[in-house]
Order: sequence, then C-alpha cells, then structure tokens
Amino acid sequence: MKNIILIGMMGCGKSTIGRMLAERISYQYIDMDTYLENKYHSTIPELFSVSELYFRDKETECCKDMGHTDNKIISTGGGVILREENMLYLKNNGLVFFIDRPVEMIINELNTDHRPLLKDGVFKLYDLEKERRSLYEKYADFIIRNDQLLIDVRDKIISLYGKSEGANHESGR
Ligand SMILES: Nc1ncnc2c1ncn2[C@@H]1O[C@H](COP(=O)(O)OP(=O)(O)O)[C@@H](O)[C@H]1O
Ligand SMILES: O=C(O)C1=C[C@@H](OP(=O)(O)O)[C@@H](O)[C@H](O)C1
Ligand SMILES: [Mg+2]
Repeated sequence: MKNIILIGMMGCGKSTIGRMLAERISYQYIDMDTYLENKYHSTIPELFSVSELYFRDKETECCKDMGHTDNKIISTGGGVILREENMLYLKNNGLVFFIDRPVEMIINELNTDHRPLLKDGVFKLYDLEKERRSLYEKYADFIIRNDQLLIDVRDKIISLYGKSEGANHESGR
C-alpha cells in the first residue's frame, strides 16, 4: 500500500496528524524533519545556519529515501514543495494530502523556536503562504481543510486513503 504523505504550511498540523494516523492504522510514522536531523546528526537551525540551500539539499536526499518505502505515514517539512524533484520522489509511491489550515489559526498555536524561517516573527507565514499555496494545491491528491477537530481530520484522511487504495486494488493497479 502507498505511503500517506502530509504537506502544508509550517504549523498546519502535519506532525500532530501524522502521529495520530500512524497510531490509528498501525503504520510506521516518519517525520521528515526528525529523519533529516538524525541522518545528518544536526538540528534544523544548525543546517539553516550554513544556508537554506544546504538544508534544502539535505531535504531532497531524504525525499529520495522516502521514494523507496511503502506503508508509511510521512509528515514533510513545509518547504518540501519548493522542488519538483522532491515531489516526484514522494509521489512515486505515496498519496499526497494537503493539510489546509487558515494562517490565523496557525499563528495562535505555533511554537517558532525550531523554525528558522520564522525568526523575524510569525507574520512571515502570510508571505510564505502567498508563495506556496499554488504549489501545495498542484501536488495534492486531496485537500483537507484543518479547521475542525484533529480526530475528524484524521478520520477523513483514513477514509479517502482507504477508498483510493481499495479502488486501485480492484482495478488491479
Ligand atoms: N485542528 C487542530 N486543533 C487544535 N490544534 C491544532 C489543530 N491543527 C494543528 N494544531 C496544533 O498546531 C500546532 C502545530 O502543529 P504541528 O503538527 O507541529 O505542525 P507542522 O508539523 O505542520 O508544522 C500543534 O500544537 C498542533 O496541536
Ligand atoms: O516551511 C519550511 O520551509 C520549513 C518547515 C519546517 O517544518 P514544519 O512544516 O514541520 O514546521 C522545517 O522543515 C524547516 O524549518 C523549513
Ligand atoms: Mg512538523
């Protein structure tokens, strides 16, 4: 069965929802930010302190690794959509869910300590959303609005995934 890939803005709930999904359907969970930190023995702020390009190159290597897996729940970092190559790896064996949470809601909840792109304040999120929304939409197999209870978001994803994978199974794909 394909991986479930979660994309969306920083703080939209990818990591939280990813963990909830994995628990519910007993898939292994991979948070790509954590995977990357372990692979390169460095924190995200440390990698960014070299340069954003340096971090993005490492992120692409991790996407390549994910392309060889299946039956996983994978939460990505918010900038994964910036390179088409990343998304080709992830979509190779994954269904992509765009977790669409209004920026006003994100701002109320977000911890910025480990998010170098927000060092000048959470309001940078509005600019990032302007740059990125069309890319999230472009790569999404499904768009899930996250302005409701987290368990309802989780269950919607499970239902769409089950239908999609069930249909593929019946058609012999
Ligand atoms: N529907 C929701 N209801 C309540 N809190 C939410 C909801 N969606 C996201 N959050 C909260 O937003 C914060 C950021 O979520 P996180 O999973 O770290 O996002 P991401 O991995 O996308 O950056 C967390 O504290 C999470 O619990
Ligand atoms: O949006 C981005 O460019 C980033 C998002 C972060 O992940 P989250 O989306 O989990 O915060 C992390 O990968 C890095 O700080 C860059
Ligand atoms: Mg996260």
